[in-house]
Amino acid sequence: MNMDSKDKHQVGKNHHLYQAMAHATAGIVAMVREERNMRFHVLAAVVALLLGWWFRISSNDWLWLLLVIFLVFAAEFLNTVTEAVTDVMVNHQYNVDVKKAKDVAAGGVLLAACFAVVVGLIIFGPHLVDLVR
Ligand SMILES: Nc1ncnc2c1ncn2[C@@H]1O[C@H](COP(=O)(O)OP(=O)(O)OP(=O)(O)O)[C@@H](O)[C@H]1O
Repeated sequence: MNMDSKDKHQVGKNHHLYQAMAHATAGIVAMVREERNMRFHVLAAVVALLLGWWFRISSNDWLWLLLVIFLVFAAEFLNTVTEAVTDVMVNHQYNVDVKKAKDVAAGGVLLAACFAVVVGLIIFGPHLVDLVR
């Protein structure tokens, strides 16, 4: 992951809240810019949010929807961290432990995405059935 910022040579701790926020924001921007899967998750989240608005879902449903959206995002962020750290550790050479770490991280994203699909079906399924009736 290439996270250019004006502090790109910084290796120590952040000194101000502003600096910490700037680096955290750079991380989010880099995820969306550089990770194709993340862009897909964002698109899916936007579609789900628009459907929620269109079908006027309940507060309880909004909570579930927001929970699964952020769960998938968090899993994808951890997946990218795992890839970046392990790639540096083995300098892109084949390594069985790196394979396990990457496969497990990817499995976490898959599980979160499956959970999101199930929640989406429970929330939107009845609305979509009503729509086609
Ligand atoms: N250094 C490595 N050593 C062993 N196996 C590796 C290594 N790098 C990648 N792999 C294998 O290749 C798979 C895909 O690798 P990686 O996650 O880096 O690529 P990717 O397809 O770009 O992932 P994503 O789409 O999540 O960004 C891993 O799940 C793992 O099985």
